[in-house]
Amino acid sequence: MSGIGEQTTIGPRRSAVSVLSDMAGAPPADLTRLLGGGSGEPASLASVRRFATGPGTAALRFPRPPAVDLADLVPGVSSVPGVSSVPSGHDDDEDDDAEPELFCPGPLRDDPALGAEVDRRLVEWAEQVGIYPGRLDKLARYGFGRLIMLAHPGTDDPDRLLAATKCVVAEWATDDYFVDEVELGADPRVVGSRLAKLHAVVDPAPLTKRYVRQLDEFRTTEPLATAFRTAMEHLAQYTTASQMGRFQHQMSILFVAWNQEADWHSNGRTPPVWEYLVQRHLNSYLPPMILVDAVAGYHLSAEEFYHPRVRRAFTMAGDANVLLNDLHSAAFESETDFNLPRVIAREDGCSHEEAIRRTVRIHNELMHAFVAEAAVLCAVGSPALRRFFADTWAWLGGSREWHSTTGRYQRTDSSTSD
Ligand SMILES: CC(C)=CCC/C(C)=C(\C)COP(=O)(O)OP(=O)(O)O
Repeated sequence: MSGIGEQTTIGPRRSAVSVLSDMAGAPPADLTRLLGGGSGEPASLASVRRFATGPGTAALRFPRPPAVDLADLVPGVSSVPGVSSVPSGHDDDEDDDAEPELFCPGPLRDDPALGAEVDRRLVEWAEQVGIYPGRLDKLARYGFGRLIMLAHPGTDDPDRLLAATKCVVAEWATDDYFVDEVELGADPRVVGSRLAKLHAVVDPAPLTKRYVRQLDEFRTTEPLATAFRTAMEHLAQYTTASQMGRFQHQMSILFVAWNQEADWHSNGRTPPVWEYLVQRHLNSYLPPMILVDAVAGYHLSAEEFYHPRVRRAFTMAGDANVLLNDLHSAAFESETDFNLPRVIAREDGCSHEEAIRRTVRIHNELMHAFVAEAAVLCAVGSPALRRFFADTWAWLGGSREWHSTTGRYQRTDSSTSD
């Protein structure tokens, strides 16, 4: 196992597929093992020092244990002496000759039968609400229930997993039918108005008497609206008000990102890399990841969840993991779709293979920064916060496994991901 920040140079350059499937250098799936100290002091303090070196965390220095309370951490600026709260700004071109390994764990739990049961119930629900019409076989092959089983090892209750799966599938279906897939009806010219109406379902709009009937009709006749409404009703059985509120907030952010993407399509514009990264930050894996505590059956307080340092760390994990999605799906997306390797190749004028390497490095920088920040925050936060970061890490590992096995990103004889 390579430690955080290590980059291994191995033989001839590998394809994206082999970089993604090579688990030899993967860190442990259990965050507490990764952060574990062993020198007699609290593990998290030892790990804070351990993770104070290496690419992505080079600016971290801990002259003494960070005897601080989470409440004392200044938003955006580290109050731990010598700790930068900003990623190191590692230059992509620095190690052009090094072959980067993907710094991401594997799954903490894989229970295929449980995943299959969630998928069975999911397809039943999808048929009832009317999403993926005529494509339920494909929906089953995508294995979104398996994704959620892999990503939430904290529970083996199929109903809890199903609630989260319905939400992620409502998101994916919106992405497919409203944003990405022209042959499924996506049209950038109407993305804004379609999403705005959907948003009025995700965060219910209380219209006045004269107009409420029309919104109600949309809520019950538009399959994506029905999907979100019923998914969130199910989710509400397992969330506190603040957990549901943060989910709705994250959905609003996702809707902003989808509008930005439609703007690029409408205007025939490929964004510069930094703008693409801003979009992928808004269009990250946070909507499903934000449920890790709710699905596992505990509650991270709003005070800790919304602390800017916690939000920043959690966000880096969600941003990194969606770049993993780009690495897997790039080969299955239409020529007009956007993904980080494609945007990098265009801006830097490099080969696709080099763009893959640069994408892996950006992914790794975010992951290293996440681990370094999680180590600090675990040392000063509550047990629930430590659990939340461990569950976030487990989510990343489950997601890695799903991406490399789902039918959505596997080429069969005659098909792509459609
Ligand atoms: C569907 C979902 C989990 C919403 C948040 C982020 C998101 C839209 C994705 C991860 C899907 O991204 P993308 O459109 O690149 O996915 P595909 O490659 O089309 O599966």
